[in-house]
Amino acid sequence: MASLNRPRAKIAHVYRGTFMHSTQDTTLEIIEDALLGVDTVGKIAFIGKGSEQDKLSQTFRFSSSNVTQLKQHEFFMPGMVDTHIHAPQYSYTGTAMDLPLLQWLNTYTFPVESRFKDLKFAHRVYTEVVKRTLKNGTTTACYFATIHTDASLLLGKIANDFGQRAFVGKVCMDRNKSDYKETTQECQKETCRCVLTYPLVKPVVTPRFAPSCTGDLLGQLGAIARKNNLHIQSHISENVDEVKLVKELFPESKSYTDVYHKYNLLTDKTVMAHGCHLTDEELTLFSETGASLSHCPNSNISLCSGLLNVRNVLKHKVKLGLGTDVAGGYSASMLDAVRRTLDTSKVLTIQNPKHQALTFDEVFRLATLGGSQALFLDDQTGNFEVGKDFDALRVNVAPPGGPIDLILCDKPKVGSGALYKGDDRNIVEVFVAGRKVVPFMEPAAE
Ligand SMILES: Nc1nc2[nH]cnc2c(=O)[nH]1
Ligand SMILES: [Zn+2]
Repeated sequence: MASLNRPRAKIAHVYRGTFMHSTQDTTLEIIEDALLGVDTVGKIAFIGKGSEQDKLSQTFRFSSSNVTQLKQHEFFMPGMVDTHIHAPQYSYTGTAMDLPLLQWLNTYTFPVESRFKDLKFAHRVYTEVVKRTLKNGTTTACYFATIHTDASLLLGKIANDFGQRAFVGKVCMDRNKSDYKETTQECQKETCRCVLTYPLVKPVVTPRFAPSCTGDLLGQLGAIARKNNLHIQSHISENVDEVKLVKELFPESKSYTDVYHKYNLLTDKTVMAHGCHLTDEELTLFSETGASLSHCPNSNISLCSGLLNVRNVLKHKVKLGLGTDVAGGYSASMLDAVRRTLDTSKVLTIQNPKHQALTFDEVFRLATLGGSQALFLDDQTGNFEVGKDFDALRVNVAPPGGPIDLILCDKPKVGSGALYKGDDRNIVEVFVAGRKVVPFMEPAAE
């Protein structure tokens, strides 16, 4: 049991039962009959043994009658971190899966994103995507919005009102065949206007990807991020035609990664989606700059983009989290991202038996602690270490009417069964920074 050596905030909640999480040293730690205390500012004040409840209640001054005991077949796990999701694209998820990336963007994505000038439409879609992801256990989401600043600010407000931890990126593009773009100057001015100062919701500088940005714009965005110490997100090496196009558009750069590096867009607060076709040399540059990757396996398969070799990324010591990449990916659930990550890794083993497939425990870590590391948030969230915010899912493996029939119940495997077979019916409560956000507290009407 550990506690922080600082004046203690009062204990607001204590939970007793099974806790599963990952640490730096252990891919999956299952702590049976644990006792975890959350203070009034939503931080984990202690985690100890249930058998030490009397001692802990004296040290931390809580009453035993205030302890919430988990039911049989319930456990707590850290909230999941979706490191890459397009909030506006939630509106057409699963309906446009028949084209490769560049055609898919022109045919489906840009026309739909253009509609987010309409704040009423934006409000409807953004409310649905925040609720859907929260219900499915996404306690932190790194969102792309659209080029529209007011709608992007609205997404930030909605995430804040529902209590989701989030990054929101006003998308920048000054190069496109259609009218869905801004001038370089507008991109710069509007990025500076997209200020979000909620406790849990922050802005992220968002060049869409190199093909839709001029070098001028990339340079200006790199400078804004550096000056204001902001996060950065974009896409990289998702599809071979895209990589070819970047070579044509930026002939002076050694590689796709080099384009972003040249404009100061690769930092330890950068997350780049995909990276399926990165070379080892490029991965080394990621590792040296501390930039991270978001692996979005559903999207990579759905758009026939490629298969990311996560084992090789990890071998290069590049931080990596998982993403749904809605609507390139057709599921907004991080449970789906976990399963597709495992499937993709096994496909690589089928193709090359020497490839060492990822284990369930490793992928559990990527969906939780890995995501928080990729977003430079691991001092705040990602597992149940003392001092971090309590971002957690209360999972019931077998709720009445749920999707799982418990037959052979081997306790240590219960968690993997729930993540493989479960859905939002199994996620009975969701907490962000100690506050219960699912079941929803509807925000006050305007
Ligand atoms: N999957 C995906 N890749 C992109 N590359 C540039 N924009 C996008 C997008 O919206 N989705
Ligand atoms: Zn994307």
